[in-house]
Amino acid sequence: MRPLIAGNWKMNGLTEPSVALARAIRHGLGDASVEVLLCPPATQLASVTGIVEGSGIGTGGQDCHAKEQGAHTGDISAVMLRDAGASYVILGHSERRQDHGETSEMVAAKVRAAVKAGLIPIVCVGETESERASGAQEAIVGQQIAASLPEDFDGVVAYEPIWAIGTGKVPTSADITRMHDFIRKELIRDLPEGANLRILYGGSVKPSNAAEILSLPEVGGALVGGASLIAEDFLAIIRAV
Ligand SMILES: O=C[C@H](O)COP(=O)(O)O
Repeated sequence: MRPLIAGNWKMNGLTEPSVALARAIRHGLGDASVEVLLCPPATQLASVTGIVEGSGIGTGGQDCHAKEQGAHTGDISAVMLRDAGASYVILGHSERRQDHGETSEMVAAKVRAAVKAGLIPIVCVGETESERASGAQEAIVGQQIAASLPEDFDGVVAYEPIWAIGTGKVPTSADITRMHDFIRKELIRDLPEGANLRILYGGSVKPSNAAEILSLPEVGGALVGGASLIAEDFLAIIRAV
């Protein structure tokens, strides 16, 4: 499987800068040997999808509701994301788990909705700084995987240590490898043969560290936050694969 480099724009992107960023990435990409995904805010999803159409670059949502439709003011369903052109959706990001009280059970319901709508879920897991300091990282990530993913999960998992997100701190290559191995072993026993499992790393991925992180055999790509908002940086990360 090709590595996946996904840009999570988070809550950034008015119309003009979003259009400019998507165009710059499209035009700067060339023949990428990796799969590239842009996850803009929902308000920009349809227009960014239109800009990258035909380029091989995909688009994704940053969250979805577990239901298809109904009286859920302010929410967006997986079907709506699909309708706006998305092929992926990020689920269970720590910013949603922490800021919106999302539990792994809620994430699991969203994963089911996403798959039903034809989207590939990118499910985020990761430990806090104190959980790592106490050596509990595998227990925490193991619990998140067990409760967030269905037994036959065949999508993407993103390992994002919470303490590495937007901080400039990055785990050592040995720690990333150990955790990715652990996640693969947790998942593999329930996966059908030939499953499309990819495990991404996320957390302060930059042009300066991308080559080292992405050269680790266990790492199937990256979920990039801040650096995905600067076209040259995001393109440099893609080229580092
Ligand atoms: O979804 C992306 C991650 O939260 C990483 O964000 P960051 O690259 O700004 O650390």
